[in-house]
Amino acid sequence: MVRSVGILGCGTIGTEIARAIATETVPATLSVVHGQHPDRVAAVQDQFDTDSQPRAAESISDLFEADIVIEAAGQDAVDDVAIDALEHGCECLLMSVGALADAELRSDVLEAADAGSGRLHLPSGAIAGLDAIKAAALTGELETATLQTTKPPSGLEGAPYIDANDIDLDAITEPTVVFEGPANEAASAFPSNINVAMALSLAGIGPSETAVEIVAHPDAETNTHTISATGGMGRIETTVENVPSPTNPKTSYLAAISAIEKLRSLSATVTVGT
Ligand SMILES: NC(=O)C1=CN([C@@H]2O[C@H](COP(=O)(O)OP(=O)(O)OC[C@H]3O[C@@H](n4cnc5c(N)ncnc54)[C@H](OP(=O)(O)O)[C@@H]3O)[C@@H](O)[C@H]2O)C=CC1
Ligand SMILES: O=C([O-])CC(=O)C(=O)O
Repeated sequence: MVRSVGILGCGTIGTEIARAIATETVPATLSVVHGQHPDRVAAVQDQFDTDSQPRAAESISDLFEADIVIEAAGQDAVDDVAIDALEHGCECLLMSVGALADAELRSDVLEAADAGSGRLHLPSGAIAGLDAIKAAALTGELETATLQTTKPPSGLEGAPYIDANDIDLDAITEPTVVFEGPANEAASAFPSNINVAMALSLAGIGPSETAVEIVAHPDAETNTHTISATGGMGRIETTVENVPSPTNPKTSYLAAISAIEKLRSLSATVTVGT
């Protein structure tokens, strides 16, 4: 059955997901989109033939007519969409996983997923290795998990932690650790940069036990994420050197295609990997 999709956020990731639907990379229809700028909404609509263009939603609640609601708008939007979508029985795919660093919101969203007929999907996004992390965590084998993220200084611009600590990104001339701490602090300190830390936490040993280090590297051309984990299963280490998206260098291209693959897998009859 071809299912309908609603997208919240017509930026880099939302537009890429829409393109995957328009080009039939994913067997779904895009029925409705919601964005803040009419021109970005129109750019998403224009990827489709006139007779199959998604409707521009007037409010977030219009998205709940779709079978699957995708948030690609930012952490602030998660509270506005996730619980209501799940309570309407929609499947809900969140890109801004870091919003779940807020323990109360996390508990409410997980409760809504448990209580309703909808399911919650948190894709791997810009990191690799959550298949192994999940397997190790399930059996209680996983003991430590850390994420080291390296981005060009420009990829960290505007992060609340950078501004609050008066870190001058332009003055960085060598690789510099700008943040060290648990994933739940990292997610709100860098809301547009380190959502992946919350995905790692929720697959693994939890947000306060997952250690995060963020490095600003003046010569970096990629957004690099290294997961290191140890436990009774052995040692896991994965590194992804991500190509930044041309339209938003904070966001790695892999994040968008990870969501697209997750969307495809929702209607797949065969799945490969954990
Ligand atoms: N899990 C992962 O691996 C990753 C997750 N992310 C998360 O995904 C989010 C989206 O990434 P990306 O597409 O690159 O970001 P962009 O900034 O390119 O796009 C976000 C879009 O959402 C719009 N928007 C923001 N708030 C709302 C709202 N309340 N209602 C409707 N539209 C809204 C913005 O509009 P406007 O421009 O007008 O503000 C913008 O067009 C990021 O903010 C981040 O939280 C990002 C990268 C990796
Ligand atoms: O795209 C990336 O490299 C990771 C990212 O921005 C995030 O997790 O928010």
